[in-house]
Amino acid sequence: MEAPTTPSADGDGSGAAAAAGGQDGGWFGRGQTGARGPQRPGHPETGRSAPGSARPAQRRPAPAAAAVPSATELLRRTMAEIEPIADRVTSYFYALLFLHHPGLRDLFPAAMDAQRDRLFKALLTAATHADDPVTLTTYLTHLGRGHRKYGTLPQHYPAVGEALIGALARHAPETWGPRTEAAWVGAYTTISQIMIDAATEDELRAPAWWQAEVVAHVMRTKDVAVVTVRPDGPYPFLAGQYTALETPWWPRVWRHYSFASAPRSDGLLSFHVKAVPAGWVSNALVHRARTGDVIRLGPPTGSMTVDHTSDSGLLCLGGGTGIAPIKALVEDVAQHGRLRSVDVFYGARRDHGLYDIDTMLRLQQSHPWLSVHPVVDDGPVGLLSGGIPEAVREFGPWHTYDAYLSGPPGMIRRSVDTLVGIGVPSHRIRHDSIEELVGATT
Ligand SMILES: NC(=O)C1=CN([C@@H]2O[C@H](COP(=O)(O)OP(=O)(O)OC[C@H]3O[C@@H](n4cnc5c(N)ncnc54)[C@H](O)[C@@H]3O)[C@@H](O)[C@H]2O)C=CC1
Repeated sequence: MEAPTTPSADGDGSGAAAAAGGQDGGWFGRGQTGARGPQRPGHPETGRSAPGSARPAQRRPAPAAAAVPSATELLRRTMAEIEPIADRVTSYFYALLFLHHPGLRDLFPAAMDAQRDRLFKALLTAATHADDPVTLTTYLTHLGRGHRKYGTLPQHYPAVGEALIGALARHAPETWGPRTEAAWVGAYTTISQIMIDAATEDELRAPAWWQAEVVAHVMRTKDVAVVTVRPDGPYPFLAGQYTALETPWWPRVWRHYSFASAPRSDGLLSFHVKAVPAGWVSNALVHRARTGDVIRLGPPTGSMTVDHTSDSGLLCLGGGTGIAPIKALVEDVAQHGRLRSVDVFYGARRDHGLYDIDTMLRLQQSHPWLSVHPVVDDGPVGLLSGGIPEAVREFGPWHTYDAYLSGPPGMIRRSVDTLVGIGVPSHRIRHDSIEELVGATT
């Protein structure tokens, strides 16, 4: 299992059931920790008051349909109840997991810090899509594959399910009851089965991880390095995707980085890494890694890729090291040789933060279809200033373009709002999961 990462990405997972799917009720083994909470007066599972309640049920004729909430509705009610105390529930979930299954502790990093809640969050994310099989399957397939690198095995899933149910039952007393528990067991059985199937299928065609030797390490600013590695085997990926990296100095701590180039004939991969305060992986990659060091790579993932059957223009916004996948996308368009207009807005807080501007301007010189617009927050004369979303507004119209957004979560959120506000249909706007980005910077 793992110490997942984020939603769109590798979260984490868990699961159990596989083995269990459909089993006859016994698949949580000893668990079911406290799953049965007492029914309360006016309990939302039934809409009826319990005997002795101050509000006798007979006074309120229950509308037949409303009295039986769907499983999805029961899941939603639990999540609404735990939302304000999510931290406490998360801590309890891991405490239960490690208390009852101490052997699983080794699958997680020594210090769980920011990663602590990823597994739990991923489970809840999956449950929120319980009534959307396509989204659920896509998300969990990715999650199941991504979990292979953590050493997750099918037999780990029941333990996670047990802890999940135990944590929810304890912290959602207002909404918990037998039907809610059954809804969660059903959801988790589905979740874990999809993840296990995806992992099993993936085993037939790809390793759980790749080792990769650092072959170049170039500092671009005092805290940004371009790290180039050679994987120990074929590593198929698409421009615009990202992967998880683990360094030898922080075992089991994985962080996401986008590929900074389209696939190359020599098989090398590059990443732009910025060392951030308290960033274990980023500081190790920037300040400690040297040529010859060997890191581990998870599988490629992400859907911020180019549809080469379309001739639509590309509007690309890259903030800070978010320029990395944008550069890969530009190279990808160039390799496919279709004439389509590409506009890149490359933003930094100050002009020296545009560490890859020379590369981008060289690409612009080679490709007449490419326009690069440098944007600096308080820009010197001659550069766009005031922020990426503001700069984008000054150009356009963009409503026929496909938009690709890469950078800090705040930039992505504001850029999405701006683009939608100026008429870009939301289905044309692509970016990696913001939740995943939030956890990616360390
Ligand atoms: N696939 C992706 O989306 C990738 C995302 N990243 C993320 O990009 C970030 C890069 O960090 P830094 O270089 O330190 O970026 P930064 O904090 O220096 O900001 C870079 C640019 O984004 C803009 N920006 C930042 N916050 C904003 C907000 N709230 N609203 C509007 N614009 C905003 C800044 O004005 C600047 O132009 C990291 O969070 C990293 O995880 C990096 C690589 C790939």
